Amino acid sequence: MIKVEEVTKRFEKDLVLKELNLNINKGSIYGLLGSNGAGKTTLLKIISGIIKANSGKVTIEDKLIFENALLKDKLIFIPDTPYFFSHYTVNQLADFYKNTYSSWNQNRFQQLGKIFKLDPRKKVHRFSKGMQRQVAFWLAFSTMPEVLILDEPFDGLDPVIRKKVKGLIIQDVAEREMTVLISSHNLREVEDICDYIGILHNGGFVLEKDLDDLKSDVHKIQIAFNGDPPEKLIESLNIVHQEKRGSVNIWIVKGDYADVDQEIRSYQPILKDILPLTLEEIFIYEMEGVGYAIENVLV
Ligand SMILES: Nc1ncnc2c1ncn2[C@@H]1O[C@H](COP(=O)(O)OP(=O)(O)OP(=O)(O)O)[C@@H](O)[C@H]1O
Repeated sequence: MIKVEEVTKRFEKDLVLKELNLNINKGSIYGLLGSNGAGKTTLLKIISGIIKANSGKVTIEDKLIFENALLKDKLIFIPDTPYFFSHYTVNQLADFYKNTYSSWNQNRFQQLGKIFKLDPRKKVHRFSKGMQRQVAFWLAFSTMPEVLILDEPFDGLDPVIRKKVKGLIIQDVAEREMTVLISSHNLREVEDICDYIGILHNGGFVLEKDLDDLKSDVHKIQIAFNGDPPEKLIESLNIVHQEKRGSVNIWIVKGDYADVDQEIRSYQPILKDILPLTLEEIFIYEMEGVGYAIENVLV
């Protein structure tokens, strides 16, 4: 559905994206993670056709996005600071969107009014930051987009509204196969709704994987032996991070759960716990692996 091929972007001398490739399937929710300055917003703007790559191409359903009004009619990008004609009321903005997006759905706009519970006669600049973000979602969902691109979407939303917005995203993905790309530092929210994850660092992907595969391929192991852990066991496992707390060793191990479990059992530890990792933990050790040190954050 969305295809990024060999995209390179420079700002003057700074190389921000380096021959980047990315595929996002129709009807999926893709979570774009990465360190500050990794190039996430730049990538979202290129995919939305707002800025142009220096080289490479971005297509949506095999059509180039840049300066393609027909494609942009089906795509909504909500930036980290939503942009409005702030002296417009929500109703006036709705009229503007109605005239701009061919798939505008007035009935949905009215239905969503019951969910967001904001006065549509009020000027946008009179709303709080979080309420303005709600307006952005209200208008975006009313255009029935085929592609929804979100930069830090949950910033400033209270937990109740977050849950509602996530529910609306999931509903549109399930019912209309909307495709969603989300850039966020809020890993718990991303973990909740995304089915695919990409971690961007210094303009390139450190990791890109189906979230379920990612989680089933990496484990946090708490393990203790009478004395030091056997060297042979350490050598046989793919340990990507290790630390010691008292007599308990904490290892982050990559590999198939059953294989790892069997290998460990054969050395008869006095304590063994194999736990799945949260996305936050996966993110931290992957970033550590590329030299982005965050120490002692695994709890
Ligand atoms: N218009 C611009 N002109 C010059 N440099 C820019 C411009 N926009 C972004 N950059 C630079 O490109 C790099 C990537 O910025 P970008 O905003 O894409 O990162 P990000 O991953 O979204 O970061 P964050 O997580 O902090 O929001 C940064 O070094 C930034 O300074």
